[in-house]
Amino acid sequence: MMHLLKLLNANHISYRSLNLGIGLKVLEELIDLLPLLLVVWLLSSQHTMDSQTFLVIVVAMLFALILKWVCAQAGGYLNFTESYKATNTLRSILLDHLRRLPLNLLLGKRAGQWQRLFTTQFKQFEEVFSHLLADVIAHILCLIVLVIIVAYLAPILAISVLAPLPIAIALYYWLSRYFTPSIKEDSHEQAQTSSQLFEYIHGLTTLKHFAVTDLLLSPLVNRLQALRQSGLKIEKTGGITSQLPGLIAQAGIVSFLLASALITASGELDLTIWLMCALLSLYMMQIQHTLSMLIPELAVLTTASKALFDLQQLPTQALEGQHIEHFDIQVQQLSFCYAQNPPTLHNISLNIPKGSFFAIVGASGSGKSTLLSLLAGFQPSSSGQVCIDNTNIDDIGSRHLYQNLLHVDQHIQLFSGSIRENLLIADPNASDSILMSTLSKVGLHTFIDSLPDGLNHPIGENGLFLSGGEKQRLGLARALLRNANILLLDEPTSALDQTTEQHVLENIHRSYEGKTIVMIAHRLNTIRYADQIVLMDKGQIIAVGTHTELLKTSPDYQKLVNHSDKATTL
Ligand SMILES: Nc1ncnc2c1ncn2[C@@H]1O[C@H](COP(=O)(O)OP(=O)(O)OP(=O)(O)O)[C@@H](O)[C@H]1O
Repeated sequence: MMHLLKLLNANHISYRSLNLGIGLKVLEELIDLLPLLLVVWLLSSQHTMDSQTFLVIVVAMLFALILKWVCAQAGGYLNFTESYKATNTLRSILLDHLRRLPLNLLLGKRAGQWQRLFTTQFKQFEEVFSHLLADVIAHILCLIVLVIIVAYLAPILAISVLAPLPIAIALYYWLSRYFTPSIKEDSHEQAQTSSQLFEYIHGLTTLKHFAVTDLLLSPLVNRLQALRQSGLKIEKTGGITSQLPGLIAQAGIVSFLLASALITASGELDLTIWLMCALLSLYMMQIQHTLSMLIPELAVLTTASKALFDLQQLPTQALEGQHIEHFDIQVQQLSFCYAQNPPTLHNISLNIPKGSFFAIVGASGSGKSTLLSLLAGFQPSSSGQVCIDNTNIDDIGSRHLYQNLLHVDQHIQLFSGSIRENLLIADPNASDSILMSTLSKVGLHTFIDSLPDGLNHPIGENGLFLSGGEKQRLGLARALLRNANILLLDEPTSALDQTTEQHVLENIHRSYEGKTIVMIAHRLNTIRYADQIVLMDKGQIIAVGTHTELLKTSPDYQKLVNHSDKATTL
């Protein structure tokens, strides 16, 4: 509950209307007590029952029924609409928060965990307000009203009926020590299962090609088994946590009878009062039973609030920050480790002047992509810093940063929609003629011309209907349209044939004349004319120079060139 309130307060979500909804729900439950209270009143006043009294009762009951219906409708409406509104507001805030997360935190969770967070756990957050919270509060208040009436009629009987309640509450808290971890375990299992299911479905094509479809199936079946176990555990611990305290609380009726026997023995018990207290106590038992079911359910649903709260506590990159005007990059004694792994980058220092073309080369696994992702500000460094225009990259607001810096890698992310829609991400105002001339720079114009719907052609989820090369060229066309001040390219032409690659890269260099380009390349012929080539090995820079300089001074570079030339000839 603490996290739920913190979440609402931190996001300035008003719960005034929710309170009104809860108030109406309480009124609805209190009206349910009316027949009982009426009987108690009749008994206590020893009113003579005639047809006129019955008529008054009928009218009162009818009025109560109408009031109950109004409260149920208005309360339900307020609770539903307000909880949906609060959930929507929170979802938008957290989605906005998501885009500010550094990439390492974003990728730190698997797809299924994000999916569960934004669907199931949001639904649970919503249900707390739309159903459960109002029910719990209404039942607790009804219980308090009944206790007050019994205490007024016969204080000792009120104490006796409530006597087992502290034991029931203490037991509930003790059992929660087992129940709460099982809720978390089940939630974790559910998220892991969704992630594994995603991976299984996405990987099925590859597995079919290798005729090993059972490879991911058995871990998935094991995961489902674990999910079943955690489901059973939550049922078991949840069942005990709700039933045992509920049962103990209901022993209140036994202590009530015991106290009645003791009082009767001293001859002080009025039968009418006893009858009224017994009626009210029976109703109290029923309420306690309902509460014993609702409270553990509330505990399950409120764990979602903790997950949402934890998401909001993750550190974000500021959207707005310092403005930069010059687009030179300074890397100062930069080191980086992935989680608990040994360092991937060690003590890297590099100056990339504005308007220069730098290439990064090196053996596979030497840390080139990691370095580029740090230059793009996708993850914070472990030590040292990346600066642009002498401003730490973390201090440049991400909006301003990504208006000026573009990172393109070989895995182009496309969205289901048309070619035009995918291109307009880079420049929403680009006209069709600009789009077509950009597409011609990546050699896609003839392909688009051949399509019956041209730029409106749908490309499927993540470019499913396009070839690998077409996807890459569409991604590069977006880069050309964007014309950012700093362009970071991580093997952006790996799926292109050499002629297309040369054509595309020439156009990129022409369009990005005077802009800063840093490019990772395996085919060295694409970077021979770079202003500086940075050679990396095992997370360190081992040589920097032009192609001609490195050929003379770096045996490692010579080796790399020989390998690359052989590969190109082949
Ligand atoms: N997300 C990650 N978590 C943990 N380790 C990673 C992660 N990404 C990369 N690594 C490790 O960091 C090291 C450097 O990887 P990186 O991708 O930067 O190398 P690279 O030089 O770009 O390789 P390639 O030329 O094959 O793309 C590798 O040993 C890799 O296994």
